[in-house]
Amino acid sequence: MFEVARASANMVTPTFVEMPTISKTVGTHRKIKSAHVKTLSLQDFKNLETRPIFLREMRESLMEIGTFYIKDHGIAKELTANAMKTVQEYFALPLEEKKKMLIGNSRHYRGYKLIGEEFTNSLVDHREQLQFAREQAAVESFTPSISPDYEGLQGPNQWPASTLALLPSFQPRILEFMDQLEALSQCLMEAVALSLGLKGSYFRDLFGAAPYYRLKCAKYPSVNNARTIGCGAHKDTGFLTVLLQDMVGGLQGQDPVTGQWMDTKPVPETFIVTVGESIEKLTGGLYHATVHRVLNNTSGRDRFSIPFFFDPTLDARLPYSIPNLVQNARLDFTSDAVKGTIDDEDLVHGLGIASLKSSEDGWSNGTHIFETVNRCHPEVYTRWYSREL
Ligand SMILES: O=C(O)CCC(=O)C(=O)O
Ligand SMILES: [Fe+2]
Repeated sequence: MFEVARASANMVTPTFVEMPTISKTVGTHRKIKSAHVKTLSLQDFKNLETRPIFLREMRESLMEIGTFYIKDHGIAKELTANAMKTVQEYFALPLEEKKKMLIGNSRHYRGYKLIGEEFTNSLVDHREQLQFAREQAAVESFTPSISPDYEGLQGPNQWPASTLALLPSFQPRILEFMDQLEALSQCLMEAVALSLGLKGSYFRDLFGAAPYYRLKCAKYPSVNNARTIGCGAHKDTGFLTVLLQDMVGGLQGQDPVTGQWMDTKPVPETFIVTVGESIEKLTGGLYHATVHRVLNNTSGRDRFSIPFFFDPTLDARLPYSIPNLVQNARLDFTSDAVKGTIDDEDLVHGLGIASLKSSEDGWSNGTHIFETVNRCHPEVYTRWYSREL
Protein backbone atom coordinates (compact mmCIF):
# COMPACT_ATOMS: atom_id res chain seq x y z
CA MET A 1 0.00 0.00 0.00
CA PHE A 2 2.82 2.38 0.78
CA GLU A 3 5.95 3.18 -0.98
CA VAL A 4 8.42 3.19 1.87
CA ALA A 5 10.81 5.95 1.04
CA ARG A 6 14.33 6.34 2.26
CA ALA A 7 16.25 9.44 3.14
CA SER A 8 17.86 10.88 0.08
CA ALA A 9 21.47 11.91 0.17
CA ASN A 10 20.71 15.58 -0.11
CA MET A 11 18.07 15.67 2.59
CA VAL A 12 18.46 18.73 4.74
CA THR A 13 16.88 20.07 7.87
CA PRO A 14 13.16 19.46 7.46
CA THR A 15 10.79 22.27 6.72
CA PHE A 16 7.05 22.02 7.15
CA VAL A 17 5.29 20.91 4.01
CA GLU A 18 1.66 21.98 3.87
CA MET A 19 -0.25 19.23 2.12
CA PRO A 20 -2.42 20.15 -0.84
CA THR A 21 -6.15 19.77 -0.33
CA ILE A 22 -7.26 16.64 -2.08
CA SER A 23 -10.35 14.52 -2.02
CA LYS A 24 -9.84 10.88 -2.67
CA THR A 25 -11.34 7.68 -1.38
CA VAL A 26 -9.05 5.04 0.03
CA GLY A 27 -10.45 1.53 0.20
CA THR A 28 -14.12 1.71 0.98
CA HIS A 29 -14.11 4.20 3.76
CA ARG A 30 -11.29 6.69 3.73
CA LYS A 31 -12.03 10.08 2.30
CA ILE A 32 -9.21 12.49 2.70
CA LYS A 33 -9.59 16.19 2.16
CA SER A 34 -6.18 17.09 3.46
CA ALA A 35 -3.56 15.24 5.39
CA HIS A 36 -3.79 17.55 8.34
CA VAL A 37 -2.87 16.08 11.72
CA LYS A 38 -5.48 17.27 14.19
CA THR A 39 -4.99 18.39 17.77
CA LEU A 40 -7.53 16.90 20.16
CA SER A 41 -8.09 17.97 23.75
CA LEU A 42 -8.45 15.18 26.29
CA GLN A 43 -10.66 17.49 28.30
CA ASP A 44 -13.19 17.27 25.46
CA PHE A 45 -13.28 13.52 26.04
CA LYS A 46 -13.60 13.87 29.81
CA ASN A 47 -16.40 16.39 29.48
CA LEU A 48 -19.51 14.38 28.61
CA GLU A 49 -21.03 17.27 26.70
CA THR A 50 -18.13 17.48 24.26
CA ARG A 51 -17.29 13.76 24.22
CA PRO A 52 -19.23 13.01 21.01
CA ILE A 53 -17.26 15.68 19.14
CA PHE A 54 -13.99 14.31 20.48
CA LEU A 55 -14.90 10.76 19.45
CA ARG A 56 -15.88 11.87 15.97
CA GLU A 57 -12.57 13.66 15.50
CA MET A 58 -10.62 10.74 16.89
CA ARG A 59 -12.38 8.31 14.57
CA GLU A 60 -11.77 10.54 11.61
CA SER A 61 -8.08 11.01 12.47
CA LEU A 62 -7.46 7.31 12.96
CA MET A 63 -9.32 6.33 9.80
CA GLU A 64 -7.64 8.92 7.64
CA ILE A 65 -4.12 9.34 8.95
CA GLY A 66 -3.59 7.26 12.09
CA THR A 67 -2.04 10.10 14.06
CA PHE A 68 -3.20 13.07 16.15
CA TYR A 69 -1.81 15.41 18.78
CA ILE A 70 -3.30 15.27 22.26
CA LYS A 71 -3.36 18.37 24.46
CA ASP A 72 -4.80 19.01 27.92
CA HIS A 73 -3.71 15.45 28.68
CA GLY A 74 -3.35 15.96 32.41
CA ILE A 75 0.37 15.14 32.66
CA ALA A 76 1.95 18.07 34.43
CA LYS A 77 4.24 20.24 32.35
CA GLU A 78 6.92 20.03 35.03
CA LEU A 79 6.87 16.23 35.05
CA THR A 80 7.25 16.08 31.27
CA ALA A 81 10.05 18.65 31.32
CA ASN A 82 11.84 16.72 34.07
CA ALA A 83 11.54 13.46 32.15
CA MET A 84 13.07 15.09 29.08
CA LYS A 85 15.79 16.69 31.20
CA THR A 86 16.77 13.47 32.92
CA VAL A 87 17.00 11.70 29.56
CA GLN A 88 19.25 14.46 28.22
CA GLU A 89 21.43 14.24 31.33
CA TYR A 90 21.70 10.50 30.93
CA PHE A 91 22.84 10.71 27.32
CA ALA A 92 25.41 13.36 28.32
CA LEU A 93 27.16 10.89 30.64
CA PRO A 94 30.53 9.47 29.56
CA LEU A 95 30.24 6.48 27.25
CA GLU A 96 31.88 4.22 29.83
CA GLU A 97 29.10 5.03 32.30
CA LYS A 98 26.37 4.41 29.73
CA LYS A 99 27.95 1.11 28.77
CA LYS A 100 27.26 -0.18 32.29
CA MET A 101 23.65 -0.34 31.24
CA LEU A 102 24.04 -1.97 27.82
CA ILE A 103 20.84 -3.58 26.61
CA GLY A 104 22.68 -6.82 25.99
CA ASN A 105 23.16 -7.18 29.77
CA SER A 106 19.43 -7.55 30.21
CA ARG A 107 17.38 -10.59 29.30
CA HIS A 108 14.41 -8.26 29.52
CA TYR A 109 15.50 -6.00 26.65
CA ARG A 110 16.14 -2.99 28.90
CA GLY A 111 19.04 -0.58 28.76
CA TYR A 112 21.33 1.46 26.60
CA LYS A 113 22.09 1.01 22.95
CA LEU A 114 24.96 2.71 21.17
CA ILE A 115 24.47 4.70 18.05
CA GLY A 116 24.60 2.73 14.84
CA GLU A 117 23.43 -0.60 16.25
CA GLU A 118 19.86 -0.56 15.01
CA PHE A 119 18.74 -0.89 11.42
CA THR A 120 15.41 -0.15 9.77
CA ASN A 121 15.04 -1.20 6.13
CA SER A 122 18.77 -2.03 5.98
CA LEU A 123 19.81 1.53 6.78
CA VAL A 124 21.43 2.19 10.11
CA ASP A 125 19.37 4.38 12.45
CA HIS A 126 21.46 7.31 13.61
CA ARG A 127 20.37 7.48 17.24
CA GLU A 128 21.34 6.41 20.72
CA GLN A 129 18.65 4.68 22.74
CA LEU A 130 17.68 3.84 26.26
CA GLN A 131 14.91 1.34 26.89
CA PHE A 132 12.68 0.84 29.91
CA ALA A 133 9.51 -1.11 30.60
CA ARG A 134 7.29 -1.82 33.59
CA GLU A 135 9.40 -2.38 36.72
CA GLN A 136 8.58 -5.96 37.66
CA ALA A 137 10.14 -9.09 39.07
CA ALA A 138 11.34 -11.53 36.42
CA VAL A 139 9.30 -14.69 35.83
CA GLU A 140 11.19 -17.06 38.12
CA SER A 141 10.33 -20.21 36.25
CA PHE A 142 11.52 -18.81 32.91
CA THR A 143 13.73 -21.33 31.11
CA PRO A 144 15.15 -20.44 27.69
CA SER A 145 13.90 -22.65 24.87
CA ILE A 146 11.28 -24.23 27.15
CA SER A 147 9.20 -21.28 28.38
CA PRO A 148 7.50 -19.02 25.82
CA ASP A 149 10.18 -16.48 24.85
CA TYR A 150 7.95 -13.56 25.70
CA GLU A 151 7.97 -14.49 29.40
CA GLY A 152 11.58 -13.33 29.40
CA LEU A 153 10.46 -9.77 28.62
CA GLN A 154 9.05 -9.35 32.09
CA GLY A 155 11.58 -8.17 34.66
CA PRO A 156 13.35 -5.22 36.26
CA ASN A 157 14.99 -2.30 34.50
CA GLN A 158 18.72 -1.72 34.82
CA TRP A 159 19.74 0.92 37.37
CA PRO A 160 23.52 0.85 37.84
CA ALA A 161 24.46 2.26 41.28
CA SER A 162 27.10 4.58 39.84
CA THR A 163 24.58 6.06 37.39
CA LEU A 164 22.07 6.65 40.18
CA ALA A 165 24.81 8.31 42.24
CA LEU A 166 25.54 10.66 39.34
CA LEU A 167 21.86 11.29 38.53
CA PRO A 168 19.81 10.92 41.73
CA SER A 169 16.51 11.91 40.14
CA PHE A 170 16.93 9.65 37.10
CA GLN A 171 15.09 6.58 38.42
CA PRO A 172 12.12 8.30 40.12
CA ARG A 173 11.54 10.55 37.13
CA ILE A 174 11.52 7.70 34.62
CA LEU A 175 9.25 5.54 36.78
CA GLU A 176 6.83 8.39 37.46
CA PHE A 177 6.70 9.31 33.79
CA MET A 178 5.88 5.71 32.83
CA ASP A 179 3.10 5.59 35.45
CA GLN A 180 1.55 8.75 34.07
CA LEU A 181 1.84 7.59 30.47
CA GLU A 182 0.20 4.30 31.38
CA ALA A 183 -2.78 6.15 32.87
CA LEU A 184 -3.01 8.42 29.82
CA SER A 185 -2.81 5.43 27.46
CA GLN A 186 -5.60 3.61 29.33
CA CYS A 187 -7.77 6.68 28.94
CA LEU A 188 -6.94 7.00 25.24
CA MET A 189 -7.72 3.31 24.67
CA GLU A 190 -11.10 3.81 26.33
CA ALA A 191 -11.70 6.60 23.83
CA VAL A 192 -10.47 4.42 20.94
CA ALA A 193 -12.95 1.71 21.98
CA LEU A 194 -15.85 4.17 22.14
CA SER A 195 -14.81 5.72 18.84
CA LEU A 196 -15.16 2.27 17.27
CA GLY A 197 -18.64 1.83 18.71
CA LEU A 198 -17.40 -0.65 21.32
CA LYS A 199 -17.98 -0.46 25.04
CA GLY A 200 -15.48 1.77 26.80
CA SER A 201 -13.81 -1.07 28.69
CA TYR A 202 -13.34 -3.26 25.60
CA PHE A 203 -9.57 -2.81 25.41
CA ARG A 204 -9.10 -2.44 29.16
CA ASP A 205 -10.46 -5.96 29.49
CA LEU A 206 -8.17 -7.13 26.73
CA PHE A 207 -5.17 -5.37 28.25
CA GLY A 208 -5.27 -7.29 31.50
CA ALA A 209 -4.07 -6.16 34.89
CA ALA A 210 -0.53 -5.38 33.75
CA PRO A 211 -0.42 -4.05 30.19
CA TYR A 212 2.99 -4.44 28.62
CA TYR A 213 4.61 -1.12 27.84
CA ARG A 214 8.00 0.13 26.76
CA LEU A 215 9.54 3.56 27.07
CA LYS A 216 12.18 4.31 24.49
CA CYS A 217 14.37 7.36 25.03
CA ALA A 218 16.25 8.45 21.93
CA LYS A 219 18.97 10.94 21.13
CA TYR A 220 19.49 11.93 17.51
CA PRO A 221 22.80 13.78 17.48
CA SER A 222 23.15 16.60 15.04
CA VAL A 223 25.50 15.55 12.29
CA ASN A 224 27.10 17.05 9.21
CA ASN A 225 26.86 13.87 7.23
CA ALA A 226 23.60 13.92 5.32
CA ARG A 227 23.82 10.29 4.26
CA THR A 228 22.14 8.70 7.26
CA ILE A 229 18.61 8.61 8.61
CA GLY A 230 17.49 9.21 12.18
CA CYS A 231 15.06 6.31 12.09
CA GLY A 232 13.96 4.50 8.93
CA ALA A 233 10.37 4.39 7.68
CA HIS A 234 8.15 1.97 9.60
CA LYS A 235 4.80 1.44 11.25
CA ASP A 236 4.72 0.89 15.00
CA THR A 237 3.76 -2.70 15.58
CA GLY A 238 1.52 -2.60 18.65
CA PHE A 239 -1.62 -0.86 19.86
CA LEU A 240 -0.85 2.70 20.86
CA THR A 241 2.19 4.98 20.83
CA VAL A 242 2.28 8.19 22.84
CA LEU A 243 5.33 10.22 21.88
CA LEU A 244 7.03 13.20 23.44
CA GLN A 245 9.44 15.10 21.21
CA ASP A 246 11.52 18.19 21.79
CA MET A 247 11.38 21.27 19.56
CA VAL A 248 14.04 20.24 17.02
CA GLY A 249 11.74 18.46 14.53
CA GLY A 250 12.44 15.74 12.00
CA LEU A 251 9.58 13.31 12.61
CA GLN A 252 7.50 12.73 9.49
CA GLY A 253 4.38 10.73 8.73
CA GLN A 254 3.42 9.47 5.30
CA ASP A 255 0.19 10.62 3.72
CA PRO A 256 -1.67 7.35 3.07
CA VAL A 257 -3.23 8.69 -0.12
CA THR A 258 -0.45 10.54 -1.87
CA GLY A 259 2.53 8.81 -0.27
CA GLN A 260 4.01 12.22 0.44
CA TRP A 261 5.90 12.81 3.65
CA MET A 262 4.56 15.45 5.99
CA ASP A 263 6.29 16.89 9.00
CA THR A 264 4.82 16.05 12.38
CA LYS A 265 5.92 19.35 13.78
CA PRO A 266 6.75 19.75 17.45
CA VAL A 267 3.84 21.34 19.30
CA PRO A 268 4.57 22.39 22.90
CA GLU A 269 2.63 20.63 25.67
CA THR A 270 1.23 17.94 23.41
CA PHE A 271 1.99 14.29 22.81
CA ILE A 272 1.74 12.67 19.40
CA VAL A 273 -0.59 9.68 19.41
CA THR A 274 -0.46 6.95 16.78
CA VAL A 275 -1.97 3.51 16.53
CA GLY A 276 0.11 0.55 15.45
CA GLU A 277 -0.29 -2.58 13.38
CA SER A 278 -2.14 -4.53 16.08
CA ILE A 279 -4.98 -2.00 16.00
CA GLU A 280 -4.86 -1.89 12.22
CA LYS A 281 -5.23 -5.67 12.17
CA LEU A 282 -7.95 -5.84 14.84
CA THR A 283 -10.04 -3.22 13.08
CA GLY A 284 -9.64 -4.85 9.68
CA GLY A 285 -7.77 -1.79 8.42
CA LEU A 286 -10.44 0.67 9.51
CA TYR A 287 -7.87 2.40 11.71
CA HIS A 288 -4.66 3.13 9.97
CA ALA A 289 -1.14 2.72 11.35
CA THR A 290 0.89 5.65 10.02
CA VAL A 291 4.18 4.96 8.27
CA HIS A 292 6.66 7.36 9.84
CA ARG A 293 10.35 8.11 10.00
CA VAL A 294 12.81 10.53 11.54
CA LEU A 295 15.02 12.51 9.19
CA ASN A 296 18.69 12.79 9.61
CA ASN A 297 19.33 15.58 12.08
CA THR A 298 21.48 18.33 10.61
CA SER A 299 19.86 21.10 12.66
CA GLY A 300 22.93 21.91 14.76
CA ARG A 301 21.05 20.82 17.91
CA ASP A 302 20.71 17.26 19.20
CA ARG A 303 17.15 15.96 19.03
CA PHE A 304 15.53 13.97 21.85
CA SER A 305 12.29 12.02 21.77
CA ILE A 306 10.54 9.62 24.15
CA PRO A 307 8.00 7.26 22.58
CA PHE A 308 5.88 5.10 24.90
CA PHE A 309 4.52 1.89 23.35
CA PHE A 310 1.40 0.54 25.03
CA ASP A 311 0.16 -3.02 24.51
CA PRO A 312 -1.90 -5.70 26.24
CA THR A 313 -0.46 -8.00 28.85
CA LEU A 314 2.04 -10.45 27.37
CA ASP A 315 -0.10 -13.54 27.82
CA ALA A 316 -3.17 -11.99 26.19
CA ARG A 317 -4.61 -13.77 23.18
CA LEU A 318 -6.25 -11.42 20.75
CA PRO A 319 -8.91 -11.90 18.11
CA TYR A 320 -7.82 -11.68 14.49
CA SER A 321 -10.37 -8.96 14.04
CA ILE A 322 -13.19 -7.41 15.99
CA PRO A 323 -16.39 -8.65 14.37
CA ASN A 324 -19.22 -6.40 13.32
CA LEU A 325 -17.35 -3.14 13.41
CA VAL A 326 -19.16 -0.39 11.64
CA GLN A 327 -16.83 0.34 8.76
CA ASN A 328 -18.35 3.20 6.87
CA ALA A 329 -21.12 5.06 8.51
CA ARG A 330 -20.52 7.92 10.79
CA LEU A 331 -21.29 6.71 14.24
CA ASP A 332 -23.65 8.60 16.44
CA PHE A 333 -21.75 9.20 19.64
CA THR A 334 -24.58 10.78 21.52
CA SER A 335 -26.03 7.69 23.19
CA ASP A 336 -26.08 7.58 26.96
CA ALA A 337 -23.72 4.61 26.93
CA VAL A 338 -21.02 6.52 25.06
CA LYS A 339 -21.50 9.49 27.31
CA GLY A 340 -20.89 7.25 30.28
CA THR A 341 -24.18 7.95 31.94
CA ILE A 342 -25.37 4.35 31.88
CA ASP A 343 -23.62 1.04 32.16
CA ASP A 344 -22.13 0.36 28.75
CA GLU A 345 -22.40 -3.44 28.90
CA ASP A 346 -25.08 -3.39 26.22
CA LEU A 347 -22.84 -1.66 23.76
CA VAL A 348 -20.53 -4.59 23.08
CA HIS A 349 -20.12 -5.56 19.51
CA GLY A 350 -18.46 -8.78 18.57
CA LEU A 351 -16.74 -11.34 20.71
CA GLY A 352 -16.87 -11.35 24.48
CA ILE A 353 -13.42 -10.77 25.93
CA ALA A 354 -13.67 -13.64 28.42
CA SER A 355 -14.10 -16.22 25.70
CA LEU A 356 -11.06 -14.84 23.89
CA LYS A 357 -8.70 -15.15 26.78
CA SER A 358 -9.16 -18.86 27.01
CA SER A 359 -9.44 -19.37 23.27
CA GLU A 360 -6.72 -20.81 21.11
CA ASP A 361 -8.25 -19.12 18.09
CA GLY A 362 -6.61 -15.77 18.58
CA TRP A 363 -3.01 -14.70 18.21
CA SER A 364 -0.50 -14.33 21.00
CA ASN A 365 0.24 -10.73 21.89
CA GLY A 366 3.43 -11.77 23.72
CA THR A 367 4.82 -13.56 20.66
CA HIS A 368 4.05 -10.53 18.50
CA ILE A 369 5.80 -8.16 20.91
CA PHE A 370 8.75 -10.49 21.31
CA GLU A 371 9.21 -10.55 17.54
CA THR A 372 9.17 -6.76 17.49
CA VAL A 373 11.74 -6.20 20.21
CA ASN A 374 13.85 -8.99 18.90
CA ARG A 375 13.96 -7.49 15.42
CA CYS A 376 15.27 -4.29 16.98
CA HIS A 377 17.73 -5.89 19.39
CA PRO A 378 18.90 -9.27 18.07
CA GLU A 379 22.00 -9.12 20.24
CA VAL A 380 19.81 -9.69 23.32
CA TYR A 381 18.34 -12.79 21.74
CA THR A 382 21.74 -14.17 20.84
CA ARG A 383 22.94 -13.80 24.39
CA TRP A 384 19.87 -14.91 26.34
CA TYR A 385 17.49 -16.89 24.18
CA SER A 386 19.42 -18.71 21.53
CA ARG A 387 18.70 -22.41 21.39
CA GLU A 388 22.33 -23.33 21.99
CA LEU A 389 22.19 -22.04 25.59
O1 LIG B 1 11.91 9.60 17.62
C1 LIG B 1 10.82 9.73 17.08
O2 LIG B 1 10.27 10.84 16.99
C2 LIG B 1 10.09 8.54 16.51
C3 LIG B 1 10.73 7.24 16.84
C4 LIG B 1 9.96 6.08 16.35
O3 LIG B 1 9.14 6.19 15.47
C5 LIG B 1 10.15 4.75 16.95
O4 LIG B 1 11.12 4.57 17.68
O5 LIG B 1 9.31 3.86 16.70
FE1 LIG C 1 7.83 4.49 15.41
